[in-house]
Amino acid sequence: MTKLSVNINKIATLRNSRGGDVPNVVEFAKDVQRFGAEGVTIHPRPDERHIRYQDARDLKSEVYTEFNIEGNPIESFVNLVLEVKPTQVTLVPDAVDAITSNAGWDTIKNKDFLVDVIKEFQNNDIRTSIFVDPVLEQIEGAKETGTDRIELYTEAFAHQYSLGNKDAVKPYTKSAELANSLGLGINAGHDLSLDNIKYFKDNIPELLEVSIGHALVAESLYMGVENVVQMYLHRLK
Ligand SMILES: CC(=O)[C@@H](O)[C@H](O)COP(=O)(O)O
Ligand SMILES: NCC(=O)COP(=O)(O)O
Repeated sequence: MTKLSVNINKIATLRNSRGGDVPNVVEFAKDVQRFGAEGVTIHPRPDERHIRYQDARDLKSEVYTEFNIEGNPIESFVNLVLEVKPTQVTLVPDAVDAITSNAGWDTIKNKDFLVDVIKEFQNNDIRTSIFVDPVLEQIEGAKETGTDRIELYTEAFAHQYSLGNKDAVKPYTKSAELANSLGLGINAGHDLSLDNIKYFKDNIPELLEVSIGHALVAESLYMGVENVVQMYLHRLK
């Protein structure tokens, strides 16, 4: 079964835009779980442009499904994750000033670094996932890091799918088949949406989790949060 983890970054974006606490990210996280989401994802960036480090602390006691914290493992991020101890940490190699996550790890060049940081989280009973492109040697490199899971970076698929190119899923299918053979768990995320999620899921064997935020929040502006969460869950069955 593929779990839906709702990324609530954009709720924090809206909250921060007026300097107050509306919408409240903790209440939103409680509501999406009540609507059926099987996880909550946050990505506290170094500039705290949306999710703040304090949000991670506040959410810990309220996320009773799976709590996934994503980010570049700089020292402050590592310390926050070790303090909060979420279900899962997803390591993403994005630059401090990146407008959004825009690349997977080079798991070969960064092997030694990733081995150490992954081991530190695992020694604290935090499941690890690393953000990767659907490139077979990168999947093999991910196995060498000792990570529990990979997260397939799906922006390229989503863009090509929107142009009608369904074959764009093929590298992801091949990457998933390799990951399964290596005993790596498979997550996926970035620009997944109601339009593309069922086709993607149907072509990825043993997909364990999708984390979705930007499109889900945008779709919810028109169709309502509870309705959209239910629509994703239906498409992921
Ligand atoms: C890793 C990834 O693709 C997303 O999880 C990321 O959290 C999106 O970040 P923004 O919400 O800052 O665009
Ligand atoms: N890991 C992907 C994620 O959490 C949400 O990405 P997006 O749906 O906001 O593009």
